Amino acid sequence: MNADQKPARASAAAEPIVSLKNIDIRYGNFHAIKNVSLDVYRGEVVAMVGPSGAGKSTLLRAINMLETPVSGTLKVGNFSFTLDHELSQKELLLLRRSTGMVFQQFNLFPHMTVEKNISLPQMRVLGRSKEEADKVTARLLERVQLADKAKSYPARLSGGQQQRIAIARALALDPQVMLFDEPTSALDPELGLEVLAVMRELANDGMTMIVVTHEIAFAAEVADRVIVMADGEIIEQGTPEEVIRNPRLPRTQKFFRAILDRH
Ligand SMILES: Nc1ncnc2c1ncn2[C@@H]1O[C@H](COP(=O)(O)OP(=O)(O)OP(=O)(O)O)[C@@H](O)[C@H]1O
Repeated sequence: MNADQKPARASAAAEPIVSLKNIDIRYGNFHAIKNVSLDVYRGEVVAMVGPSGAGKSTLLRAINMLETPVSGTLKVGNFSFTLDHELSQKELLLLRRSTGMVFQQFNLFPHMTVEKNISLPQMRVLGRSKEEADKVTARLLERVQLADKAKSYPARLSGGQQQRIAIARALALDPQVMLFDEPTSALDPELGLEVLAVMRELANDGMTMIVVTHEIAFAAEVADRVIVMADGEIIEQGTPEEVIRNPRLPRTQKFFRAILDRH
């Protein structure tokens, strides 16, 4: 990617837009996330990689409280929560409005047209009129190059198209940060490329993005920072150059070598 296409990365002195402090998640006796802290800055693209079961999805889902951390503090945009109490519905709504989530399985509403899938949440969550919402939807469908599918139902679309609609739906709520949980894992490689192209464009437009991915090429080309997780902890992080090309820890070296050997 052409480095000068991307807005300058926020300096370390700037306020993080997402800040996790001492996040701890347990499932019974199993310690899934161990006291993890992470700051993400406006316009930054962070790729989270690591072996299966490392806790990547769990940590990502903690950012919008789809997973409930046992303890820690969480800040997204202007909202800051100390997780020593159950969040109220109002707090959860504020948090979820600030984060756009894209899942591995696209989770579109099957009984609604593409247009309605994107417009309805805007009307329900943001209180936009149908006219306003449809205008935003039309703009976003252009952006993901699916304007001709507005009246189609999800089942008539390819997986790659459905995932691009899911991205448009998340963007429609004007999130401060986009969270992607292995967005191409359920897709054939060529359909995955369509989705990665849309994500690359979003990154170039300056969207703050946290992406759990097995697509090391995407992490290498698009991410500003690569985070390696293992056993519920961040074990190494840095630029793609540092982490992917010159990993410090033997464990990280082994992880990337295994991936490179597969290709
Ligand atoms: N609801 C749950 N109940 C019990 N254990 C869970 C639950 N959710 C996740 N885990 C466990 O927490 C660990 C981390 O899971 P997670 O899905 O975050 O890993 P991951 O790094 O995203 O893996 P993958 O790359 O395979 O998706 C795993 O051992 C998983 O089995």
